[in-house]
Amino acid sequence: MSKSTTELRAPNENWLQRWKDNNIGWHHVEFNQHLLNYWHSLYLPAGSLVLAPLCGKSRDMFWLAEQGYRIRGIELSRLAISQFFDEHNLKPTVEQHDYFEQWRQGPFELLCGDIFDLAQQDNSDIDAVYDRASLIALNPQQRKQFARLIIDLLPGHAKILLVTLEYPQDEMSGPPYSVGEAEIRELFGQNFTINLLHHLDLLHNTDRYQHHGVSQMVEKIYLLKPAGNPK
Ligand SMILES: C[S@@+](CC[C@H](N)C(=O)[O-])C[C@H]1O[C@@H](n2cnc3c(N)ncnc32)[C@H](O)[C@@H]1O
Repeated sequence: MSKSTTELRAPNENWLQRWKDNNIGWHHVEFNQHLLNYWHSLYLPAGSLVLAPLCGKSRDMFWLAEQGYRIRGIELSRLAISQFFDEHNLKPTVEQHDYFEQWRQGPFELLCGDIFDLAQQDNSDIDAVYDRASLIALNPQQRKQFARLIIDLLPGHAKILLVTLEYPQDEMSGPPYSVGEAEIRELFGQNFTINLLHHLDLLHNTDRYQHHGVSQMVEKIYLLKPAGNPK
């Protein structure tokens, strides 16, 4: 493995350890309110396939399935995936493929492995991406690689609903990282039109970041629509 690859993959161990320690403060039992409020702006027909990168055991996948969508989730931690199926009383089949272990049941296909190996398989069937706490979970170098991967693998019609956080990065170390609008435009702007749908001041409207010592914490929800430019 080259040095740069080693550096890129080092954070994986930390995530796996967080799952072992059940240190998963990002996981919410409630469905994400922004998903409920804004998913309709994608105008995605039921039956479409939604990619949930870095999916954890997000309950939002269950909500999407309830709306009639099929889900392809990618997650490093086998523990997270098995907990997702257990907690919804689902009995998946598990098959080992080249790069991923594939857990399937009904509308759910959860791939256990590294998102950066996703380029190794065909993903031309994806219709949309739901990114909550995925881009912002990655360090700056990984974010560039992640954006390139998503741009390359999505078919021309696919849209993205993206939930980010913005805060003064010097006041807290990530993850979650602060990812501002300028960076979103830099990462995706050539291939997508970027619409800010909503922003929410989390410090004054929730008690989630009161004790992190940050002076600002804003959640932003974007809709990314294909711009039709060549990749
Ligand atoms: C902050 S959590 C967010 C999970 C989920 N999106 C949610 O909203 O609950 C990030 C997740 O990404 C997973 N992860 C981190 N790096 C990954 C990678 N390179 N490939 C696949 N999964 C990864 C972690 O194990 C963790 O479950």
